[in-house]
Amino acid sequence: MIRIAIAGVAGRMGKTLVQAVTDRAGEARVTAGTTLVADPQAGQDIGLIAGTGLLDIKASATLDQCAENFDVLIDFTSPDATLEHMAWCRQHGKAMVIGTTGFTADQKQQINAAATQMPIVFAPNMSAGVNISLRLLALAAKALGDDVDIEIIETHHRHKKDAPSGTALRMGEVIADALGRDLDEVAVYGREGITDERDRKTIGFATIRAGDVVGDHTVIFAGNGERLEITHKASSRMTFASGAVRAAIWLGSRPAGLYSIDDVLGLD
Ligand SMILES: NC(=O)C1=CN([C@@H]2O[C@H](COP(=O)(O)OP(=O)(O)OC[C@H]3O[C@@H](n4cnc5c(N)ncnc54)[C@H](OP(=O)(O)O)[C@@H]3O)[C@@H](O)[C@H]2O)C=CC1
Ligand SMILES: O=C(O)C1=N[C@H](C(=O)O)C[C@H](O)C1
Repeated sequence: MIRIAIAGVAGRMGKTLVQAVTDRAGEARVTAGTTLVADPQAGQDIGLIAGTGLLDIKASATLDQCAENFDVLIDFTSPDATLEHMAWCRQHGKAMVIGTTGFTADQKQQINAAATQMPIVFAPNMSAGVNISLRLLALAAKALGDDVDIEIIETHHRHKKDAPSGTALRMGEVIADALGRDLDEVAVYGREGITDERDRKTIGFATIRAGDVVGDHTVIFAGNGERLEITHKASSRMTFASGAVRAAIWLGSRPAGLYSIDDVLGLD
């Protein structure tokens, strides 16, 4: 039985994660959760916060308060909070599933470094569908090569804080790698004014923030006379949460290392 703590248990993903762990009763159990001290739900029962019914576990203000109670921390909070939690988990011998997005290149490097000393699953999107779509994107990019213009469009709810989404950026990296391009050199983030004709090697990103959209990603490969579009649409946060819980159960007592959802799904 894996004992799971959920960081940011009062957040959109935090609440969904409590439900997702409950759905895997027998393999995993929520045994701790944290909120910020200032959160109106601080100190309340995490089952009541999540709407799953009483769990008899109070939300902690710090990981120190629940240090003895869990094996794996699932973290969907903010980049700064996740890095603090990671430092704590490294010191205390805990594994981590990191779903937070919006990290800088330097922060991602810090995660790589920490994973030499602790087991981490890190993915900007925990859904099986998105991770399978990454394979399709690499295949399409390799096959179509420089004959097509590539654009990535993502749509999310009005509350999302980072742009482009972590998933869109990962899609861009996978496509750039497949084409032997460096994403930092070819990415174009939005266009305005007199932009001149499209540079054929660029990879464009467009971001839409609207309403309660859970998460849509479309990649367009547009050539002369035809256009291929690969789209993934999430209709419930449960797809991300159940992927994260599956990752936490899989991570169990694995050795230190940086793992992906491909590893969890056994795709490599
Ligand atoms: N990998 C994936 O599959 C997915 C990734 N995400 C990513 O997950 C992250 C969270 O998304 P979402 O749930 O929508 O956002 P929310 O803002 O709803 O949730 C984040 C929660 O974390 C809390 N929090 C922030 N800092 C701390 C801390 N130090 N300790 C405890 N709690 C803290 C926030 O509190 P407060 O509101 O008071 O600041 C908030 O309740 C984002 O980066 C998002 O992009 C989202 C969905 C899927
Ligand atoms: O913030 C969200 O909601 C989501 N964030 C992730 C991202 O940035 O890619 C994954 C998902 O699309 C939902």
